[in-house]
Amino acid sequence: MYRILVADAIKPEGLTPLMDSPEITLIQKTVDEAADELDTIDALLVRSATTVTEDLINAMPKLSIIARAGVGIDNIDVEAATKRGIVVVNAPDGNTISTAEHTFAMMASLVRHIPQAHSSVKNKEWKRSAFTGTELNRKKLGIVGMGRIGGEIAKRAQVFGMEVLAFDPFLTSERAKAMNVELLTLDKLLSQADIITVHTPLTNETRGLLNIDNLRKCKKGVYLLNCARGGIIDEEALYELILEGHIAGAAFDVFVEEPPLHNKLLELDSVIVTPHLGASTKEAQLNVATQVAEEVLIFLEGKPVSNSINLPAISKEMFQKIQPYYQLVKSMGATAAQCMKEGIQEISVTYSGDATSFDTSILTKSLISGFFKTRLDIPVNEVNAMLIAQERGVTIGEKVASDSSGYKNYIAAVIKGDNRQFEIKGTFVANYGPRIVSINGFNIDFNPEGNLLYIQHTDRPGVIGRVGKILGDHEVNIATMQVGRKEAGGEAIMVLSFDKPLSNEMYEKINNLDDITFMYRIAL
Ligand SMILES: NC(=O)c1ccc[n+]([C@@H]2O[C@H](COP(=O)([O-])OP(=O)(O)OC[C@H]3O[C@@H](n4cnc5c(N)ncnc54)[C@H](O)[C@@H]3O)[C@@H](O)[C@H]2O)c1
Ligand SMILES: O=C(O)[C@H](O)COP(=O)(O)O
Repeated sequence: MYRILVADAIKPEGLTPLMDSPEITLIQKTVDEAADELDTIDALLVRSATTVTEDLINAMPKLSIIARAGVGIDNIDVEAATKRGIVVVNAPDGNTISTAEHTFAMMASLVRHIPQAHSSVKNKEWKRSAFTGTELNRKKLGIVGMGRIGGEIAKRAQVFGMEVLAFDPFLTSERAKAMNVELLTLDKLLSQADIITVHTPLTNETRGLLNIDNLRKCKKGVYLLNCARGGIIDEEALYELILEGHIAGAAFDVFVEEPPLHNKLLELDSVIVTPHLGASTKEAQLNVATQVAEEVLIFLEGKPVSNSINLPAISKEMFQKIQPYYQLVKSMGATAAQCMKEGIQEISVTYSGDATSFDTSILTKSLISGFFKTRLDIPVNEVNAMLIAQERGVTIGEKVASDSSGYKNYIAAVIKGDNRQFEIKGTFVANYGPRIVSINGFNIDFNPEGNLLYIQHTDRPGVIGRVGKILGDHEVNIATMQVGRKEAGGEAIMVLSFDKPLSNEMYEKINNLDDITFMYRIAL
């Protein structure tokens, strides 16, 4: 049974898949209202109103996923979530059109003074010349941040006869050409645009991107819009330059402080504002609620999500391809960890055959999480696996090889420890399942599952029989047994599986036999 806290106003119709699940209880309360039950919460759903701090995350020990019903994740401490192995997902395109349309409505309102004229008429005035506006036609629109929303605004602006200038360090010139926009440096955009609108996320790089110095580079009489995040345009600097007459006016949907109770921009007639309404349409709210509900459901079913902020994106089709290898690599990591009781320096994974036909980084993360999960008593998964390795100074390598040793797919991991290295190789056989096919150069073939005993011994008649006799005498049932060796009379291995974990007594008895070099219990 999972308990999901819906902490902000998320459209109930979109949450139907969660409401319909008998495995899920939805709790629709703010974080404060739910203070007494935070320790029972498995998943948290928010919009921008709830700030998900490290303290809040730590107050929810069972939390495994945070879903943002919208785009911006600046209200979520993603780093703290990642450290805890909590997946963060958002709904990246559900509100794109609504926000683009809102920005466009704000731009038209700004240059035609519609809010001011509206209030004036409602006050029984009729001041036509006071509200003379400016056409959008043939004006240069500067878009800072040419992503999903920026791109939709560009299309609409072109239909209105505007020339579009763009600044986005991640936009290629080919893409800019395809969008029919002129890709410029920020300085050039600022000096040429008649109207500037920002559509970047709020990050350390974009906070104050349009500060006093940059705003002074704008043409006199420029209009500015911020329907992205409060703080990308410096509010104090804008206030000053509007008073100076350098900037003609501004339209803001978002503010550094929301609601903007102490914001001087609100005192200016030439500034028009809305209360963070970009995504507030029936359509966008249904889209984002549905998207996050589906993601949370998929995640709770143990499948990889598509729109994770702290995991590589995987489509449903890609998941079908990757799924067979998922458990294989996790158990390879866990097997290696239980056969190496020493500090490690490096884990390198090589993929070959069919296992190279997709982005393997998620598999490497899965292998590493399988490794560290058995060693640490903190939650370890694909989200924080790399971070955990990095914090422990373990180097991670990933490569592709053309030789798949005759298997259709083949994954090999080498773990370098302080004193020795451990090599494990596996494959997935259709209609059969995951198989470990080699350990430390010994060919073998076993299903990496359940309670296993790995024994390395001298290849001599009677060893297998003596192991079997001890177990038989104590009525321990051997479920499966696989043996492997490199050469007759040399070193050999056996891997046994049991229905129950092997007791310490049994382990000691077998370990004391002659000819046993070393052995490990493995729980998978
Ligand atoms: N007002 C609202 O209600 C509302 C609604 C949706 C989104 N938003 C905000 O709009 C932002 C953009 O949304 P999107 O869906 O278009 O995101 P997106 O990721 O598709 O686009 C963001 C673009 O910004 C660019 N960028 C990043 N850093 C930059 C920098 N330093 N300078 C210039 N460009 C930079 C990226 O390359 C990307 O192309 C969101 O992060 C969110 O904060 C606001
Ligand atoms: O980032 C977003 O998606 C928007 O800012 C919308 O935020 P909201 O969900 O609080 O309306």
